[in-house]
Amino acid sequence: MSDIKIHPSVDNGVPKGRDDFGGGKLYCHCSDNKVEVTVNAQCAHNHVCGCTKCWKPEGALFSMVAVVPRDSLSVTANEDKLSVVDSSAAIQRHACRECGVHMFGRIEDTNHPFHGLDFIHTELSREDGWAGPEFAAFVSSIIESGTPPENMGRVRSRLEELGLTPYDCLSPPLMDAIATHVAKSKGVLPS
Ligand SMILES: N[C@@H](CCC(=O)N[C@@H](CS)C(=O)NCC(=O)O)C(=O)O
Ligand SMILES: [Zn+2]
Ligand SMILES: [Zn+2]
Repeated sequence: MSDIKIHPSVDNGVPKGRDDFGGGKLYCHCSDNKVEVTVNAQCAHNHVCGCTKCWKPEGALFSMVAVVPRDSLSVTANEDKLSVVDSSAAIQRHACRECGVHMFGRIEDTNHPFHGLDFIHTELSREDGWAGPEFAAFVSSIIESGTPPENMGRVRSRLEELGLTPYDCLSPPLMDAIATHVAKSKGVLPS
């Protein structure tokens, strides 16, 4: 087993998820009065993210983050414990003030390419069946959290070994989707 800890949900093998899975509940890490979020949909575009903004469990180099339709997600318990981590960020990350776990991320800017999608961490659910991560995003950004640059070769090799192709932004299909949205909003492509 590799000594590089990418994320506890992938270090022993990347989960595949189930096609018939329709969502579940997410819980924060508090021992009582947990924040509960209910999601009535399977997730999409699950991936590991190395950026400094996404919530990572203790000891992990990467976050694991996926999207669900915004209208499939609701806070069903202890919503009063949530607050937005950085209100100037495109993704408003709603975190539990007591345990620090990010329960969901929401984009309020209606012109943003990913408006309508909420970001979730499926490891906060007791259910299995969530679609597993497909790639690794913002890999170089782990240096910004203190990973020595000389370790990056080994990190990228481990990601390849797990089948999580490393990219330094998002995956090419998602980067293409963002660029298409920009081109359509500028009128250089038909909408
Ligand atoms: N290198 C930066 C990258 C941050 C970044 O751009 N994160 C991506 C992936 S989550 C993003 O879309 N951020 C938007 C946001 O945080 O609102 C960092 O690590 O802080
Ligand atoms: Zn909590
Ligand atoms: Zn991120």
